Amino acid sequence: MEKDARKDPVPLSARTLEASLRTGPRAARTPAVSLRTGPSQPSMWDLADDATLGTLAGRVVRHELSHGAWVDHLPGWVSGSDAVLDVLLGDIGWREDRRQMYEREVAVPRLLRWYGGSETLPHPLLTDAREALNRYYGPELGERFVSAGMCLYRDGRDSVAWHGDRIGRGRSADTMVAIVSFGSPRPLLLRPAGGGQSLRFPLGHGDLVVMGGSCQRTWEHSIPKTVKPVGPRVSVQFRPAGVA
Ligand SMILES: O=C(O)CCC(=O)C(=O)O
Ligand SMILES: [Fe+2]
Repeated sequence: MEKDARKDPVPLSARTLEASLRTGPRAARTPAVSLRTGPSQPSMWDLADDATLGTLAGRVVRHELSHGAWVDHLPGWVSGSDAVLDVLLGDIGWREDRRQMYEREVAVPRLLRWYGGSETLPHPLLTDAREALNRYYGPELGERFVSAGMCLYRDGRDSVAWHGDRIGRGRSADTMVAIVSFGSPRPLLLRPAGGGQSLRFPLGHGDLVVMGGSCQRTWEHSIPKTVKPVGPRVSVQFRPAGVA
């Protein structure tokens, strides 16, 4: 998977990020998005920030897959997601990873930002989301979600290839990866490891999906590229310590 071949990530300034979202070769298919480039100023937008979480109990639907893998899905878990997306599309330290592909070093087609457990998340709703996930899944998971890995898919050309999250304990033990999606809808595809018929979970603005059981070992997931004119999407992935 892409993560195995990571080079040192290249930090992006707000100006570069804005340019990569609004101008350059991607512009033809990328709707303009507004980016906060300076320090946060209180604004009407902030006053209107009423992002809230719905309840999980009784609303999350579990899909049992083969080999002890499962996927939980709750569309519309977050309401008022625009305020969260606005922050996530700002200058939060997005980086471009590079990886070796045969003779060439190429940019990984999405931007990344990793928050360890001790770093404050960029929007309080995300801290609340991790807490709510810990309350709901704690008894089954037996540990806490700690890190928040974030991916920014700038447009339909950004993607992630088939992989399992198998760096660390996901390689050998059951675990969970909880994803909250913001921005343009993109489908998360899942297929049995090594190939097979794929399942499709549409991930829209404010939706929750949780991959659990043996999912990272016995199944693979991907976000395919699309030629449809889609805007940016940010995926926030909560994982326990030692899972990546
Ligand atoms: O974009 C997503 O929701 C999935 C990202 C993913 O699978 C990963 O970063 O490991
Ligand atoms: Fe993944």
